[in-house]
Amino acid sequence: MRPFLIAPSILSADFARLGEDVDAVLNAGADVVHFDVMDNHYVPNLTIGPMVCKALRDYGVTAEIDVHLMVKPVDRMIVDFAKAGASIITFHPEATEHLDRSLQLIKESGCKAGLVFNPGTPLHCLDHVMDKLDVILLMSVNPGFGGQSFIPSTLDKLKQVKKLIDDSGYDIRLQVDGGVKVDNIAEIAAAGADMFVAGSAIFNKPDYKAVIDEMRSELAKVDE
Ligand SMILES: O=C(CO)[C@@H](O)[C@H](O)COP(=O)(O)O
Ligand SMILES: [Fe+2]
Repeated sequence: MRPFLIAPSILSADFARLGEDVDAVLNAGADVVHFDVMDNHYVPNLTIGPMVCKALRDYGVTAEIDVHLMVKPVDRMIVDFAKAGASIITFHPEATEHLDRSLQLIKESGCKAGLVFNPGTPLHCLDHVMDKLDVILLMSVNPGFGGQSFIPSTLDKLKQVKKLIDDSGYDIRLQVDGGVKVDNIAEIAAAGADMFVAGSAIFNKPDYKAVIDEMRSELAKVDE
């Protein structure tokens, strides 16, 4: 079993002092920076683009940057984010006309690739692309906003995807995003997730280290 990874979503960070806030959360023990990109088209919100990713790299952030694309179409943003320093790029299957081509583009750009499934999106498009995936991300809220509540049916979906990954034999991370908190992270891990995105649960608290430590001690209770 791979080590659990905690990936704070900077959607809930202080955008006016983003570099400092990202440094603070990494110094508090976060593993990966989750970077939410919204286009007011695929989702009803508008956030940040490749220039901000590059700015974080120029500021000195060396941790993996996990770019969650909630944009349509995706291909141009894949290329731009790879150039801007992204480490992982994930996108929603509904947002591209050519799933396999978009995944190949991510790999050719030197990044890890992932697909994201909304709560109501079926999983069948995984059938033919498992060999191209480094990450499968299950949304546990509908995408577009931080601070929403975890949708409980995600737990069953996680179990289903965990089995698909185990049966495939590929080394694929199972990420969950939306409403992840100290009090539900253990249950989510027990269902199969190994990478946890949490925005409001971390950034809305004054002591990031205290929250991340509490998350890790909850995770330590889970049988891997
Ligand atoms: O992709 C998204 C929302 O679309 C997320 O990454 C959120 O930013 C998670 O926020 P919390 O639910 O943890 O506050
Ligand atoms: Fe996200």
